[in-house]
Amino acid sequence: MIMSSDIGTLGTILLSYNGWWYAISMVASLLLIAVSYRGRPRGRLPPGPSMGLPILGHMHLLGPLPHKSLRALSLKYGPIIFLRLGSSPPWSSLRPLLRSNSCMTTMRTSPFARPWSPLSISFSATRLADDPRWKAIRRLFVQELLSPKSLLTSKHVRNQEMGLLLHEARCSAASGKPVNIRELAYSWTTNVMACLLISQRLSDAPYRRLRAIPALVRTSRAATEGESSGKAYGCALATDPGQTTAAAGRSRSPGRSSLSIFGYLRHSSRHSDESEYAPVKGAIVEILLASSDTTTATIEWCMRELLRPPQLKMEKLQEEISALVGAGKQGTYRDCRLKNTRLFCNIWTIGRDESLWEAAHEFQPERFLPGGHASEVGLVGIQGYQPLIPFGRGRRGCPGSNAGIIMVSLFFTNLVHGFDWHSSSILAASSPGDEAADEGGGLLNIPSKPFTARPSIRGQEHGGMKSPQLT
Ligand code: HEM
Repeated sequence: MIMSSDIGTLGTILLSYNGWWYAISMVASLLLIAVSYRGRPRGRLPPGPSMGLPILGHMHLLGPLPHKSLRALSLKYGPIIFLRLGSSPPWSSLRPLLRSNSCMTTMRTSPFARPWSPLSISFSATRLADDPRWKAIRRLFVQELLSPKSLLTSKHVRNQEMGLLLHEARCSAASGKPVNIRELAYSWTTNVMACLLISQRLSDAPYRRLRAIPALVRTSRAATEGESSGKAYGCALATDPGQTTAAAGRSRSPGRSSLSIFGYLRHSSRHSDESEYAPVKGAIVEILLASSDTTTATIEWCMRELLRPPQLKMEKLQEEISALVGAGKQGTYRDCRLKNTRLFCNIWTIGRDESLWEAAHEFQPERFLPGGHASEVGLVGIQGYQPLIPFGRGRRGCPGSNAGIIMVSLFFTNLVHGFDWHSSSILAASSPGDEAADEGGGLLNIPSKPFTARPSIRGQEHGGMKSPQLT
């Protein structure tokens, strides 16, 4: 039986328990608010949504397609927005200030880099902050692999891979079997880069398991959601680090100039045994990831637009390439001091800004040709304000832009010149500019569903057209 005195004691206990509970909650809330305000810059700030949630800040406003959410925010608050993403230093979405604030754009934090182990973040060009190590690695990548001279020397590797790709497309044309465009583009980019880096095709043993291309794309896209994007490549390379390095060592032949990168990385690592190779593997994985996903996404989106019925753009491109081949050619917050702030530039929105582009939402590559309304707009370089920013800008811009342009151009020149493509129903169903239905989200925003297309050799009905490999 419970006596009234017991109830009193129980009440006191509960009260004191509740009191403790309230006190703990209060302290926790104050701590959260304090953490949220940590690093908040003082002074005049660009407009933006109100304070945001503790810890999360404004993260919850980004949603599954952050580029679109940011656009909606910029329609509400103006072209420059102040946002706080997580408890790390705040970001602001700024457009034309890339050059005057280069230190802000070169900052990096790597919240999801840790699970990359055994791949070493200490040798990552993409994830290191703006420090001497980052500079040294970037310089090595550029000098040894991505400079115009190195790209010229490695031409034979691309030609060889393009030959194999054309062979694959001819086999599909002969058998009438559709080709998965993402797989085709992915095997092209990864095989070229792997041949340059480790003198191995990824479809050759012992790297055969890397052939699981769709799974790889998924895994690497998952990086943006916080998973380890290096896992898929890393586990394969980790099987035999000696072999990886030996392959890098064999690459003394012209065009396979990766030895000095990996020699440098290996010798500058203080670790021994297995972990000695971590930087080597990390660098290989990094270049494979940075080059393959981006180039594949570019090819896949372009191919998607070209194949969309009634394929008028495809016909125009084919005519243009044929003509070239026939002619024997080859193919206002400037003063605002935002310490600890990172600039985040929504290039998706800039690329669709109706005040900058005519028919901003349409796939119109001809706008960049002489006579087109955007003929003055360049693809790379930091001269003046350019509204086309596919490779980023400034010191942190893409060091592989030349390689990317070559890989994408070679793919289209050869596969569009040599083949007609019969698209699948998925493209007929979606209308031009209707990207919302297609976008997969994430950092790269690869189309949500891969699609297939059936190639047929061009002009075959007229006895077959000679389709030389274009280099
Ligand atoms: C069409 C293909 C490509 C596109 C659209 C592309 C785009 C980009 C973009 C937007 C960035 C970020 C720039 C920034 O943060 O401001 C970047 C960085 C980077 N890209 Fe590319 N890229 C492509 C191809 C390549 C290739 C082929 C390679 C290497 C072989 C490469 C290596 C890198 C590296 C290492 C970085 C990090 C640079 C740093 O943080 O210092 N990319 N790329």
